[in-house]
Amino acid sequence: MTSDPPLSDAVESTAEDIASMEIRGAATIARAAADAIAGQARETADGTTTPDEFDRTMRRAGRRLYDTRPTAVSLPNALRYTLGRMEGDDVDTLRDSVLAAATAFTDRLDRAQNDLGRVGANRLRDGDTVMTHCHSTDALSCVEHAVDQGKDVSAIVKETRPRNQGHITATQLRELGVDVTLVVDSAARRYLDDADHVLVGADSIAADGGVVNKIGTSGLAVNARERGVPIMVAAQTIKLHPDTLTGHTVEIEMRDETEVIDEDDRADIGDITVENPAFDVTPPRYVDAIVTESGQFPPESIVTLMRELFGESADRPWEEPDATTADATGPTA
Ligand SMILES: O=C(COP(=O)(O)O)[C@H](O)[C@H](O)COP(=O)(O)O
Repeated sequence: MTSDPPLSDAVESTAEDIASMEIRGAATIARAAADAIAGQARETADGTTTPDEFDRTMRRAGRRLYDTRPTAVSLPNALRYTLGRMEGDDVDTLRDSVLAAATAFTDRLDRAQNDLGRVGANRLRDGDTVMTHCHSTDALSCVEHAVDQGKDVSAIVKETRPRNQGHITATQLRELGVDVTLVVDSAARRYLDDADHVLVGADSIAADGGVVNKIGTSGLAVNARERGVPIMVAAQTIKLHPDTLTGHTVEIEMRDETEVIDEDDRADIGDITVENPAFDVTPPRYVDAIVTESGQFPPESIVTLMRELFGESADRPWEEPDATTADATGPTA
């Protein structure tokens, strides 16, 4: 039996960069995955490949990307869009269908982020202060549109340990001319009195309206509710998790403990357990609005949009055609 040919550099390097978080954030991961699938399609259609081999290689590329990080559903949704539109009887037609789908997908990403930004900006008033957590391009789009509308917006930016994505948010908000106050995560409750909105993104949204986002989002939302500060989630519809329509839960990624404590410090402390969950689930009752490119929704009604977009179940085109339905279950917060 001959072994499978290596996957393209585009797929291998993208998969490594997603796993190591060189490429991170749900929308950015989705775009990189679609580009990598296009790169694989170009490389595989080299004139010697049969249609069956092309199909098999593309699915293998999808699996390689799928296996990198489990929580952001934008990644499998990017694979659904690009591989799900692969069609044709010859290799050139198959390749062209994948390339067209990858281009359409990335165009949709740009449009969706722009459209949801306009919706989110309508919730922000002149003089408002937002509190952010992690780094979300969807959330930043809302601020950018508000600034473009001439509104003066300030931000309290949570650092977001252990990876400090708050530093990226602070940099990009400064580029927009927004006044930024950076705070450590544990100071959030103290500064909520100065905030008019909590504004976060999402990695996945479940059918019940639960929002899966960077670890610490749920605690922030509970504190914000107690303080009466509305919680707005900016999330384009590729963040809707279709497997949750059929009762599956969203797997929460556990990352390496060295992100939390270096090996020397850990050795000094002695025998301890270190846990490093990357995401948590904010129950829908703590979310005031989910802002998408199709308008804003109370979390409880997001399921209607999810059914419209995905039907009752979602394909898994990165799997072998005869594979039985794999599960998307795993530990949930
Ligand atoms: O939780 C994170 C990123 O986590 P990580 O840094 O672990 O990838 C972001 O809030 C969402 O992915 C949304 O981002 P966007 O709006 O850009 O899709």
